[in-house]
Amino acid sequence: MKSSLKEVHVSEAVGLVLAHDLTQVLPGKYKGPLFRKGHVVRGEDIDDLLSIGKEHIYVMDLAEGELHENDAARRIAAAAGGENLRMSPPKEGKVNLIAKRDGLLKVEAEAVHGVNHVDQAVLSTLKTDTPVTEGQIVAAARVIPLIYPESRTKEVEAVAESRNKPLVDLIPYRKCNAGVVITGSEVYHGRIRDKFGPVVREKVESYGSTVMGQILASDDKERIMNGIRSFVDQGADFVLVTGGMSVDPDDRTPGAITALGAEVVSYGTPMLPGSMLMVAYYRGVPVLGLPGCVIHDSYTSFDLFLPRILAGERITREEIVSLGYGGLHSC
Ligand SMILES: Nc1nc2c(c(=O)[nH]1)N[C@H]1C(S)=C(S)[C@@H](COP(=O)(O)OP(=O)(O)OC[C@H]3O[C@@H](n4cnc5c(N)ncnc54)[C@H](O)[C@@H]3O)O[C@H]1N2
Ligand code: MOO
Repeated sequence: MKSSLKEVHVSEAVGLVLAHDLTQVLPGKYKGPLFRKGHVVRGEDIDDLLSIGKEHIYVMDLAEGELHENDAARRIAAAAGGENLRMSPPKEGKVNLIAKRDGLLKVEAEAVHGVNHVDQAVLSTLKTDTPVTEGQIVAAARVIPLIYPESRTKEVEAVAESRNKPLVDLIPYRKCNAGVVITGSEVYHGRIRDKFGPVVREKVESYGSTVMGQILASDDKERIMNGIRSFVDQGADFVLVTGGMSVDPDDRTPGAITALGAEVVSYGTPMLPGSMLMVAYYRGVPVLGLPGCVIHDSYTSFDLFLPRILAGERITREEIVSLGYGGLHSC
């Protein structure tokens, strides 16, 4: 059998079955299906069909080896998505992949390019390492024509199968305990009130983790070292050390982290704000030196690294180096 796609004038369409969703756009108010695939056209629908510019509808018979756009989109989404994502029902030929829980999104960019190389297949995703929340749409699949050759859907599936991991998935966050060392003699001696602690606590807790304790340290290398050491001894999953990250003689944080013998991945991150941030590992535990900008800038390099650490990923020098390209957010 050969597929047939017959055009029928709406005035003769009463009783016929719609072959695909028909979209209405009311600027600023609504964009979505006015009628869904499978709807049986009634006499009273004709004016509505004409009002969205449909003088004809399709009546469709699929041949062997052909897929309706909805089924092709479902197959692409199923091939791409991992176990922590679910599929939406098709709407206007599009199937979304939706986060089942909060986590760090992982996207195999090269494989996504591979899917989009298949003629008229579309897989559109958020960028890898985006923190996502339960219910968030992280990717969408569709095909361009209404009838799509199954052979091309199989090409997409072959791209996905050639990888040993899903093209799109998320890593759920661990429940971590964070130690916080607030540096700065002005805070330690009570000259000003601590503003750093509440900011980092809110960020840590927003991912479902806990601040196990917060201590104040004057601008003294030994005190800062003791603070970090004691949190690691108590089993902290990571330690945040705030302030004292720049070039003044009283900025002791990088020196303290280094003097502990921590492995310093980088002092300096080519992203603004957050360029003075330090990433280190002390006895395998991540230690971040957070610059003053984290107090007042809502998005800094800290917001990039925190979800990575909570997902259990190790931050490498190569990644940090690559953050400069596109890393100018504000300064
Ligand atoms: N000459 C240079 N100046 C600065 C540089 C530089 O490279 N050369 N870098 C700038 C960047 S970027 C940043 S970010 C800040 C980083 O500063 P620090 O991490 O050293 O921050 P502090 O000097 O400790 O404090 C800055 C400011 O914030 C107040 N502060 C610090 N901690 C607290 C706290 N817990 N609660 C309330 N307020 C706090 C502190 O009193 C200072 O007023 O350096 C730029 N400058
Ligand atoms: O560490 Mo700073 O943020 O670049 O202002």
